Amino acid sequence: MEGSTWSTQTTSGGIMKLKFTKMQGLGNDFIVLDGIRQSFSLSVEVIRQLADRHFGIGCDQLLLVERPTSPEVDFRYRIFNADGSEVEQCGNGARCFVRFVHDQGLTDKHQIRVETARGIIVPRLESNGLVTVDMGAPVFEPAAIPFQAPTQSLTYPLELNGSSIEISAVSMGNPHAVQIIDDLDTAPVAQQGPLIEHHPRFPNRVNAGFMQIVDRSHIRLRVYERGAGETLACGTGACAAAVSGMARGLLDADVTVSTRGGDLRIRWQGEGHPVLMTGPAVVVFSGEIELGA
Ligand SMILES: N[C@H](CCC[C@H](N)C(=O)O)C(=O)O
Repeated sequence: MEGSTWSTQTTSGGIMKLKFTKMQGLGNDFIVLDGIRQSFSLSVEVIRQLADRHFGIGCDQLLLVERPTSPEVDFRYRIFNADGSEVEQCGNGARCFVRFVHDQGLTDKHQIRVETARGIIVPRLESNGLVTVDMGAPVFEPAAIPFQAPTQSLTYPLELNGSSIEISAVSMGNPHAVQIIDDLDTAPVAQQGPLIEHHPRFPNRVNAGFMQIVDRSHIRLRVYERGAGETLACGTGACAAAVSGMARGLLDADVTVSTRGGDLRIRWQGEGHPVLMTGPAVVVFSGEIELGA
């Protein structure tokens, strides 16, 4: 694992003990690990074992809390999908991150600056118990997503199994391909999701969003996530879907995104402005797990 190297904290029998907190944001669920006050070694295999819903704790993503690498930020935030892949951003996880570090006494701030693989985000605990995150500005430049396209466009044809679908491509730090669907309940998420995730025009793979526009301030969304499959909610996916609809003139600047796990509020003032995402962050339970070293 590049970046932090942790000494392995094992008992005499080579067993690694790991304290964790299980959290969820609209049913998108996480194992949160304090990498500041405990030291441990992680590998792709260990992450997959922890994420396994039968042999491990179970999660869509594993979130790591680390010391910041510069004085301008409060924490470093690393994210791993259930398949063990490290990724750039996780929106539902960002809300859980700030709840965790505050509840654990790692900070007494209600608003923190958090460094991720793709820039700084700013989560804030609201007085109403929800969390708002400044997710930074979306990126539509194909090369930065990355997405192979001759020029930048609001939409692109994407060849899929002999037919063609229309997508928007946008990065929230992580890559998203969003298509508009007439009826989300019959959307071919299971069939198309894996094909889009592994499409060769997305060299780093991609999260596949399926968006139904209810009206100019309300969409319904399902996301087949890169490295995790369909989740009950995807925070960066909600940001990506909303801003792609706003950029196309189909949505207003303040949108409710209804996911299978519940609602998010997404606000965006347009090009160059950050996306604001508001939603819940819930602790499910805490525990300790013993892993063979
Ligand atoms: N599967 C995503 C990471 C988690 C994003 C999602 N859980 C969120 O809330 O944004 C990816 O590979 O880019």
